[in-house]
Order: sequence, then C-alpha cells, then structure tokens
Amino acid sequence: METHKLVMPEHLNHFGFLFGGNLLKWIDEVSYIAVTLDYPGCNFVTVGMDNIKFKKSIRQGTILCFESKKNRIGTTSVEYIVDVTREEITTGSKELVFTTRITFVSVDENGRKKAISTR
Ligand SMILES: CC(=O)SCCNC(=O)CCNC(=O)[C@H](O)C(C)(C)COP(=O)(O)OP(=O)(O)OC[C@H]1O[C@@H](n2cnc3c(N)ncnc32)[C@H](O)[C@@H]1OP(=O)(O)O
Repeated sequence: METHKLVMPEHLNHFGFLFGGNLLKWIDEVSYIAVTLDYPGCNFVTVGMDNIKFKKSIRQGTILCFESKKNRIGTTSVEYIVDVTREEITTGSKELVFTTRITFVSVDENGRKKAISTR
C-alpha cells in the first residue's frame, strides 16, 4: 500500500525540520491501515517497530511517500517493511529517507493475542 503526506509547519521540531515522532506516528498509521485492509475482520495492535535511525532531515513542504510491504506472517503477528521516500517536485526524483520494520499482533475484543484468520 502506498500513501503520501505533506510536511506542514505544525509537523516541525524547534530546528525547523520534521519532528521524528510525527514520522513514526505516520508510519504506525499507514501500516495499521495496510494490515487492517489486508485482513478484514481482524483487529490489530502494534507490538514493535525496529531499526529507528533518523539519517536524513526533512524540510517543510516536502512530499513524503510511505510504502508498506508485507514481509512476514506468523501465528498471531504480521510484519511490514515501510519505506519512506522524499519526492522532489521539480524533477520527480525520489530519495529513500527512512525505512523500518513494524509488527502488528491480531487481538480479540479483550486485547488478547489471537491467531490470524484469513477469510
Ligand atoms: C495501532 C496502534 O498503535 S496500537 C497501540 C499500541 N499497541 C498496544 O497497545 C499493544 C500493547 N501490547 C499488547 O497488548 C501485547 O503485547 C500483545 C497482545 C500485542 C502481544 O501479547 P504478548 O504476550 O506480548 O505477545 P508474544 O510475546 O507472545 O508475541 C506475540 C507475537 O508478536 C511477536 N512479537 C512480540 N514482540 C515483538 C517485537 N518486539 N517485534 C516483533 N514481533 C514481536 C511474537 O513473535 C509473536 O508472533 P507470532 O505469534 O506470529 O509467532
């Protein structure tokens, strides 16, 4: 699944670059939507996000593309790789600015883990 976000003034830190917590929130949100659409009827919670390294700063006005790819399916969990690329609006070129693995666990109505059902 692919989606885009526009970096606005309210997303910046006090140095004027994208606040890392906002990036992580967007990754949680877009990949939660991906897993929920991939497994209709299941409820998921995030259990972990790996490899958090902020190596590129991101300016206001940047268009970010989030691509969530299913990477591993376990008994109760599903892992996605999320690649975040910066899209250069004048040239159309793309640059990978962040990548992570995020894992969701299927839960029942009481929040207890539950085997993933495919229907
Ligand atoms: C969309 C959101 O933001 S939701 C809000 C934030 N998330 C939450 O509030 C969730 C809080 N956590 C919990 O309620 C519990 O930890 C649960 C229900 C998610 C899991 O229960 P636990 O007893 O901790 O699970 P357990 O350790 O047995 O692992 C369950 C599965 O998750 C996987 N897992 C556990 N920890 C991690 C981790 N850090 N990274 C990746 N996978 C993990 C396990 O490998 C296992 O997978 P499998 O069943 O496919 O083999």
